[in-house]
Formats: sequence, structure tokens, C-alpha cells
Amino acid sequence: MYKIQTLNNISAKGLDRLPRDSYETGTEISAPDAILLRSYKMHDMQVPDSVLAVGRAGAGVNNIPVDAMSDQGIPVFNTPGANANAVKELVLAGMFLAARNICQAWDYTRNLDGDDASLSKEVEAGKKHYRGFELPGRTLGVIGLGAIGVKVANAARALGMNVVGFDPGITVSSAWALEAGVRQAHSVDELVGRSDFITIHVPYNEHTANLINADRVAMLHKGGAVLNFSRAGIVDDQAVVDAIDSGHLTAYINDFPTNLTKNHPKCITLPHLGASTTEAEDNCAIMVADQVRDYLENGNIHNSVNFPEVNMPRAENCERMTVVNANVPNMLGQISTTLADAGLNIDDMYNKSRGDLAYTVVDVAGSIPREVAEVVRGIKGVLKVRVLD
Ligand SMILES: NC(=O)c1ccc[n+]([C@@H]2O[C@H](COP(=O)([O-])OP(=O)(O)OC[C@H]3O[C@@H](n4cnc5c(N)ncnc54)[C@H](O)[C@@H]3O)[C@@H](O)[C@H]2O)c1
Ligand SMILES: O=C(O)CC[C@@H](O)C(=O)O
Repeated sequence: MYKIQTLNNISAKGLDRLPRDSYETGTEISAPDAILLRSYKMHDMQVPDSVLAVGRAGAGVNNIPVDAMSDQGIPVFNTPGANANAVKELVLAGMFLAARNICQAWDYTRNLDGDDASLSKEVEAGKKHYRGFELPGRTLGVIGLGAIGVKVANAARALGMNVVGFDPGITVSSAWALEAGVRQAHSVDELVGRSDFITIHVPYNEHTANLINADRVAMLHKGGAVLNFSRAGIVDDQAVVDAIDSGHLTAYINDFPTNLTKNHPKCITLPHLGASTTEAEDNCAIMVADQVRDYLENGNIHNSVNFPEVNMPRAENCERMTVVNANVPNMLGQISTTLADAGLNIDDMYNKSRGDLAYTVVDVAGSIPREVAEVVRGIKGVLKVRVLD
């Protein structure tokens, strides 16, 4: 029986992928084999020794101590692209809300008093305060052209906007997916200097903290707006609010309210809502459950942020040994020598490294005596050994 601890609500569609006769799931599971979570902050958590895998139902992993997990030989999985459409739709909504002053105008009508005839009069008199602007011809700068950024860029092109993008690490598949009219910027400074709106779709890390600071805010076109649906800390909120208060920018739309922004009349803040659609929650949960299950049952690795991609079909009449070890010379030699010394025949084998870690999957004819696994576990540099029948 595999035991899975959930640290956040995970969609039932995902948990249903874990058969009840071989998986127990719950919030209060002791000695879990795997952890599933969304935005729960794991940094201060004591991760039980029993944990073999961590699955993030979502994209960002800044709430997970990934380096510490790597040191313990634990893969961290995420679900690239599974919530990208949900975020794209909210970014588009944010642009419309800002461009048409929808939040302020709605507040205005909700506060009107009187009979319908007087309301109608006040509406016609008051609407001039909420005149907006249209999006075609305006320029949107998209920082980060991954799963979300590409969708936002293409949708903005379909709305008639000029789009300029910046992503020094763009993948070939993202580049192929981008609409031809999206223009390339060669730096964040260049992108910001060409934009009316900017939207940020990068992970939060030491390189992206404070990416949009006061200097960059000042480079945006006058009357522009900032959208942040990535993470708090990527944008300097104070700098954006100062630019709004000075009349340089018109709006700040973000998913990460603070006391500075939540009641500001020109900040539209949402409660980290980007991925909160039924579709996105189901997609993320299904994807992460499938990935964690394949790792627990077969040792395969798909969409890990710290381990190599590994997909080895199970050989017939074999048991499988998986080994996580330091990426140093002669580990593979020691593992295969240990198996040979025990008279075991390797049917299939795969070894791949990523950074400081290496991962080996060995299918051995017959069964693997547990004492042989113990010998492998004792090899210097080995972090985890499992035998899967
Ligand atoms: N608000 C929400 O609910 C919500 C939902 C999903 C994702 N997110 C956030 O959005 C981020 C992006 O998600 P995604 O699915 O598009 O991820 P992704 O990995 O598909 O794309 C991220 C892109 O950012 C690029 N990048 C990294 N550093 C950069 C930098 N300094 N400058 C420019 N580009 C850079 C990468 O090369 C990559 O192409 C996540 O890491 C997460 O923090 C928020
Ligand atoms: O789980 C969520 O609601 C948010 C997920 C989002 O921030 C992500 O990084 O995928």
C-alpha cells in the first residue's frame, strides 16, 4: 500500500488516478511515500524520511525546498502547462479591467442611490470619469515565454496588440508555438521601453526577484500598466504604486495582494486566483498523480524539476532496482559489479544524470535479494535504493 499525504486540496479527478486498493491518501498520513501539494510552503516543514517523491500540482516550485529534496534523493515533480490557459484568461481579463476602468466603474454604479430614472441620469453624467482605451495598437511586453507567456502573447496578437517578448531560455517548442508577429526584445530593459502593458511569466528565483524595479517601471510608456500573475517579489510593488501615484502608470493588476496594494484605487489584486479553474485544477492533479504513481511503481521520471527524464519499459520476468546517487565517477561500475558479484543478470539498464545527481534503473532477471540492495545502499554517494517487483 502506498501512502500519499496531501498538503493542499488536490482535485478528486487526480486522486482518482491512484487506485484505492493500493493507495491511501489524506492530510494526516504518517510516514508517507509521497507528498502532493499546491501552494503549501514546505520550507519550514520536517519532511519525513519515508518520502520518496514530492508532486506539485502546478507550475511554480518556489514553495518547495528543491535543493534539500535533491540532497535527500527525492524528485520534485510539477505539471508544466497544465494551468497555463487558466492564467492566460485571467491576464486577458486583467488587461480589459484596467483598460476600461471596469472595477472603478462597477464600484460607481453599485454606490448609486435613487429611483431608476435618477440612476439613469447619474449614469449618463458619471460615465465620463471611466472612459478607457482600446487594446489594438497598444504594445504588450511579455517577460517569460514558457507555457503561459506563449499563450498570453498569441492571444494578445489575436486581439490586435503589438507584442514584444523576452526569454533568454526559450525552448524550441515555445518558439515554434509563438505567433509569427511576436517581436523579440533582447533584454528586459528593451522590452519595458517598448511597452504599454507588461506581463511577467517567469519563475520566482534569485535571478527574477525584483526584476521589475523602479528604474524599469520608469521606462514603461506613460499611461502603461503592470500585470503580475507570476509571484510576489518579482515586481517591486512600492515602485509600481509610486509610478501610479505620480501619474506615470494607470494600473497594477496582480495575484498577490499586500497591504500596500489591496485597497489602492488603481491596483486590482486577486487572491492568487490564476490557476483556480475546475479545468486547471483537474489537469494539474491528474498530471501530478500520474507522474508520482509512475515513479513509485516503476521508477520512471516525467516532469521533474531536479531529476533527469527517465522512461524505461519494464522487462518481463524481472525485478527493478532504482538508485539515486551523486553524479561522480564509477557509481555505475560499482552498482553493476555488486549485482554481478551476487550472480544477478542485468536484462536492461538506464543511467542519466542531471546536475549533481544521477539516476540508474536496472531490470534484473528473476528477483533481487534485499541484502544485495543493502550492499548497493552502502556504496558511498548512494542516496536512495528501491527494489520494485
Ligand atoms: N497566478 C497563478 O496562479 C500561477 C499559475 C501558474 C503559474 N504561475 C507562475 O508563473 C510562472 C511561469 O509559469 P509557466 O507555466 O509559464 O512556466 P514555464 O516554465 O513554462 O515558463 C517560464 C519561462 O520563463 C523563462 N524565464 C526564466 N527566467 C527568466 C528571466 N529572468 N527572464 C525572462 N524569462 C525567463 C523560462 O525560460 C521559461 O521559458 C510559474 O513559475 C509560477 O510562478 C502562477
Ligand atoms: O495551486 C494554485 O492555486 C496556484 C498554482 C500556481 O501558482 C502555479 O505556480 O502553478
